[in-house]
Amino acid sequence: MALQAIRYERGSLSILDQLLLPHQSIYIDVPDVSTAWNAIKTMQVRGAPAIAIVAVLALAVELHNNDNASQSAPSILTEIHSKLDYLVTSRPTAVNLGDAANKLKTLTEKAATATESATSESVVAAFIEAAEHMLLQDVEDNKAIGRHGALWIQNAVSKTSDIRVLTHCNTGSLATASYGTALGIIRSLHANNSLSHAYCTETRPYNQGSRLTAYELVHEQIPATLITDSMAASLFSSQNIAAVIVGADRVAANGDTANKIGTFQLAIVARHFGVKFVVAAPTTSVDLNTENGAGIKIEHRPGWEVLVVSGPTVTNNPGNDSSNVEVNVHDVRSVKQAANGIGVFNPSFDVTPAALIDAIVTENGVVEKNADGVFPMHQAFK
Ligand SMILES: CSC[C@H]1O[C@H](OP(=O)(O)O)[C@H](O)[C@@H]1O
Repeated sequence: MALQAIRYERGSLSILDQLLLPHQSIYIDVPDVSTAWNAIKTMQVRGAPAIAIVAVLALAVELHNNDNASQSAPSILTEIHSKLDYLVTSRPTAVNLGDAANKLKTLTEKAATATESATSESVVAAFIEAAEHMLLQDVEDNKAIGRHGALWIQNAVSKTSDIRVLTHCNTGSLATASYGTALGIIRSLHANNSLSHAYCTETRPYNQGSRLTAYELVHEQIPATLITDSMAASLFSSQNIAAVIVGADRVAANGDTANKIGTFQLAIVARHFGVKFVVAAPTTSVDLNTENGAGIKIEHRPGWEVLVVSGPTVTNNPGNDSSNVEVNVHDVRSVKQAANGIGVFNPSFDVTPAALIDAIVTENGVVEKNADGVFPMHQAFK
């Protein structure tokens, strides 16, 4: 069964606490907007599409369970808009939540003003239906990204088998409504019997690659190997890697792409070795209002995330096979690794220049550079 980060039915939302994975699968209730804001901020839920969906569904649940009947349509409209604005402040770099908020503001504005008979209940109903549709649409979009991306890579490297890829960050079922973006392409390559091996990086913050991506690859029985973020050049020089496939938190109008910290250096290394560099993202991650990467706000996280690691203790000595150890989930400890007094630089994201990207894969298809070496983003995403 596929991993499910988000469980929703009308009036009820729970999320898999991603800070506890891979050792514990515990769902937490998200009954309201403030719980959602905290879950997003603390990374209990993460991944640009998943963040957006959890945020809007939390508001849908709150609205469904509150008694709004006595409110006027303009009053509930103001409340919805201000709660959306608040949710958008949780994390700044990914555009998906802002995009979802803008779409829902427009939709509820129309619902509140379209007819004189509009009520708070009709506005709330329109909001809930649209938020629920976003959950379903994301799954379809990811499957389409998977199909388009797998085909593009097969054509680009003229191979339909024995394809090896590297992915960075966490872009699978846990980061989306289901299936995944970059991991969705890997899933499609695997389903087509085209994939021989997937490599994943550890990826800061919180080593989401080794905790979440690795967990999903093992769960899906996709042949996979973990590397540290500093091993990419070594990997490329020793293995025949066809492509690096990454997700995106925001793709600017020129194709510059903000994604998890370390993506930029992977793109540089990939270019050195002639390895294809593929960005996979739904159109909700494309931000035509931001001209280029310089306009993307990069989130910086607390320094202690670099200084300290936390996790369950292990109770046996792994010997030579360190991939499986007994884990004591009831004894979670934090360990300080770095020297006291050292400063920390901890941006969560970086921006990969469009020049280093070969293809941008969305649910609508693959965008490649034109003869001038430019991604025709405005044409592709009118
Ligand atoms: C399909 S996930 C896109 C994107 O979201 C991740 O960010 P975070 O885990 O910090 O929320 C990551 O950068 C992924 O590539």
